[in-house]
Amino acid sequence: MAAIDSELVGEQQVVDGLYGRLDELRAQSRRRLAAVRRAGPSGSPQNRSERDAFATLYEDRLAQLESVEDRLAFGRLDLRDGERRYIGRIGLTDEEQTPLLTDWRAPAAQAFYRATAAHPDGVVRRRHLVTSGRRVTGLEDDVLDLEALAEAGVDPASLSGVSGEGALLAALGAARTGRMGDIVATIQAEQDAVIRSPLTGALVVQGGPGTGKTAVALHRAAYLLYAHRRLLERSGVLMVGPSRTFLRYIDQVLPSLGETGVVTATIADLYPGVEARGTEPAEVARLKGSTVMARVVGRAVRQRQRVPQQATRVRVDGRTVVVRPQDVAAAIGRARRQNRPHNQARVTFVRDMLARLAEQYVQQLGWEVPPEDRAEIVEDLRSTREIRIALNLAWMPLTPQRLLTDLWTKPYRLDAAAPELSAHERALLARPADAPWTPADVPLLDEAAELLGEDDQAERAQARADAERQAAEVEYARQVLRSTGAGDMVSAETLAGRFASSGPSLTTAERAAADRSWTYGHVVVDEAQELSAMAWRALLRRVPTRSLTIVGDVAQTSSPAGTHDWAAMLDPLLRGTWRLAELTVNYRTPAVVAAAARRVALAAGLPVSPQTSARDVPDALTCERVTQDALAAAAAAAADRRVAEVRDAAGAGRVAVVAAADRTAAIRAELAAAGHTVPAGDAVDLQAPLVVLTPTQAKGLEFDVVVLVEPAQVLAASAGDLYVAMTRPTHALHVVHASDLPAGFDDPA
Ligand SMILES: Nc1ncnc2c1ncn2[C@@H]1O[C@H](COP(=O)(O)OP(=O)(O)OP(=O)(O)O)[C@@H](O)[C@H]1O
Repeated sequence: MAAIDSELVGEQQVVDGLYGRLDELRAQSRRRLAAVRRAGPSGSPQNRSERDAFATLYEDRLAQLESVEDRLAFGRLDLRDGERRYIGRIGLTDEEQTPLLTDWRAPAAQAFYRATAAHPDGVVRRRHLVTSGRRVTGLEDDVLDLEALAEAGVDPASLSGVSGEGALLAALGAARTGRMGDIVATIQAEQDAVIRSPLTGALVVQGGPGTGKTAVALHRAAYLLYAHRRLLERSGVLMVGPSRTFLRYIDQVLPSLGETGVVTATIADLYPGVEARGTEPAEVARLKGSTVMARVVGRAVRQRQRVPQQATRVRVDGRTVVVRPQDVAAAIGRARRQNRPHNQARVTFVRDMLARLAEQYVQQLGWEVPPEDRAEIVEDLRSTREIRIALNLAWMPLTPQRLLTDLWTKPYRLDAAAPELSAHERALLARPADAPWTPADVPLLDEAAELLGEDDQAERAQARADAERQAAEVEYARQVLRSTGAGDMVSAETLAGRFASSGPSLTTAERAAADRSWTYGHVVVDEAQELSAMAWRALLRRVPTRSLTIVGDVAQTSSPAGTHDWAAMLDPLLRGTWRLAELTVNYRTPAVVAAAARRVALAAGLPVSPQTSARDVPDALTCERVTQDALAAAAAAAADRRVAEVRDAAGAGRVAVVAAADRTAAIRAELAAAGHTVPAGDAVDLQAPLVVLTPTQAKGLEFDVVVLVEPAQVLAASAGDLYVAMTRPTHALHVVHASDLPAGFDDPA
């Protein structure tokens, strides 16, 4: 006992030292920031932008140092050669650059997650430090090499616990707060292998509910940013999630790992400037998500390049020029052979046609026309209204929005563009001109944007000028870094990026999010089973290197355009270049609930992944049968009781009622009558102790207790939805039902 106490005291001293160093670094950044700010707004524009850049740099560094307060250090490795290595959220060194704390992502920390007694990897003992605030409250040791430990003269009485299980179980059993937390102190070996998998290529991570796919995806993003900082800081990392609510749920994880530069988005947000807030029936979304739409959009574009049936005669300055079908056909042919997007190829088409018309005009003059006069004639023809109309009819400049609106609102256009769809399917796609865009429209807009392109001549000239200026600025930033010694904090390119913007300085993330054609260095997709084939096409355009982390569970698919089979979806897109990893341990759901969910999913024919549960909780599954009329009231009453049960003194503890969409209003009304404030609409407040959700809204989230209403009805809409709903709780699933429970619910044993 005494030995353990003295170990605790020893660790407390180390931890105090680490926090002391952290405080020093914070104070240093604050002083530098204050000094830069004191310099005031005077000076040349160059001086000003340099000051702004440094201010942003110190602000970022300070924010990073502030964000790692909680569990700064959480582990220690005792190595065979006698070295003791502390593992933490970030790396720290003292003033002489001697390492004090090793970043969890560094190669030197890997053994903390991977070493086992069978493969100790030079580790004699692994120690988990349990902390509360800055106080060390507990220790747990894994002895990996008993002999070496004895040789090193370690007193066995100083060993506490037998493995790291306590830290993991404490993390798993903690009340939920409505925000996802990091798992950096307890990453398990199979998860670590995924997190540190190489950057290149597409990695698909399949795993049942609660196996840590989201956690692993986020930690992998942080790891890749650490291991490939120079590359990824400039090109950016995109994280795609299923809903804005989900993105809010995870938005504190990366900052707590010291990373703020990741762009997060849903597929519906991918097209800058379009807010896809409309809804539509599942079968319409399914149709819009299928690959046939790529052909339809492609054809729709080509059909806006059209040879007129008749010639158009136009009078210009007393002469007549004729827009002849055969000339248009020839000009279209030449422009198409360039294989450029529609709006860019149109420039060629128009130039060609104007040259032909100018030739007709010159012929009628009957004298030699010098080249500069010919150019003037071309400009005259270009600005003649009838000619503009005739050329537009043959080759219309188009925006993606215009093209798609025409397809959805003009049946003759859709009929022509989509002969492979049935009349019923084409009717499904029709909508009024003022209907809002839906999430399934976004990949189609993106497809159209790709085929249409922009008339980008001015933009390209600007880009050339920008590139030259950027090169000069990077050189300047290098000089600045050399003279200030800040090179360990930032690369010259990043600093130059900050110097360059004269307005409010934009980070890579902000620039990337605003630019449709931005290509990212890496893309992480969560709940990837929900993406349609068209959504994948849009996403892959943003990552030409195909460096992707794709996580999901093909048994949890609820989108009708999503997939139940990775190979079927990804082979055509990634041509067999993707690799698969599986996660097999469920860290969320109590074993008895997980087993029931699994039986129901199997009975419904879902491709369920095998998994074991990390823990069980007594009385985790309750089923309550009531009459149809009493469903809403019974669900509300159960939720009311459960909220009181799970709420802890610190305000943690979350309950969700999950029910089909047509029931949520009645349940909310019952809860309101019982005095709960339950916001309606799509804006789910994850901070609230009690929320009412549809299964789709619950996707990816977790709660202490889930009250599931009428599972048979949820199943009838989608088996994947029921599987999702049943696997959200960390403590208990309380089922309220009037109809019979779906097959597999009751344990046959
Ligand atoms: N190694 C770990 N240590 C502590 N907690 C963990 C660990 N792995 C996973 N968890 C916890 O388990 C829960 C489930 O993780 P996560 O949400 O990432 O699972 P998932 O596979 O994405 O689930 P789903 O498919 O159901 O959305 C989270 O609370 C997460 O923090």
